[in-house]
Amino acid sequence: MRVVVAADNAGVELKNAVRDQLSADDRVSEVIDLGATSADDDTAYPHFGLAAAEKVAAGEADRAVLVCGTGIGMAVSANKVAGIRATVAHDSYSAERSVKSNNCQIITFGARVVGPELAKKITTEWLGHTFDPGSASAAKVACITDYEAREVHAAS
Ligand SMILES: O=C[C@H](O)[C@H](O)COP(=O)(O)O
Repeated sequence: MRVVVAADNAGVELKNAVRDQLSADDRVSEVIDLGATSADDDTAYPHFGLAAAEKVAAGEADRAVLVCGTGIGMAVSANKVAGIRATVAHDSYSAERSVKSNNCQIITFGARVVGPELAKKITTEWLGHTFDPGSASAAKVACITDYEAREVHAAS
């Protein structure tokens, strides 16, 4: 699995902790760090969130973990990219259901909300969850993707 990580200056430290753990995980073939590299970088969170989501949408990565102060801005930004389903997930159950119910490719954390040990534990568990396209949840997710396909088509 190829995983993108990115953060704004509020999330860079937590992003680095998650990145280092992902790099040591045998299930992860590649970790793509889009920055920020330093808390001195004041590039706004949407730039990182959109770039990471575009990588996933383009098939250049399978999943992403994004970090900002709350996780909210990263989730809102990533969800603007066609084909992306992203959510804040500060607890184990939500992270699991984001994959199994919603087929989310991206989870986000708020560095001002969750500590590094919990974020790393959630990330490790999250890697092990997969969406079942034969599950009852699939038709529900299809409502979202069908709507999106119609909107993208109408706009072109
Ligand atoms: O959702 C946004 C993030 O929490 C960001 O790190 C901080 O944004 P703000 O400076 O606009 O509060």
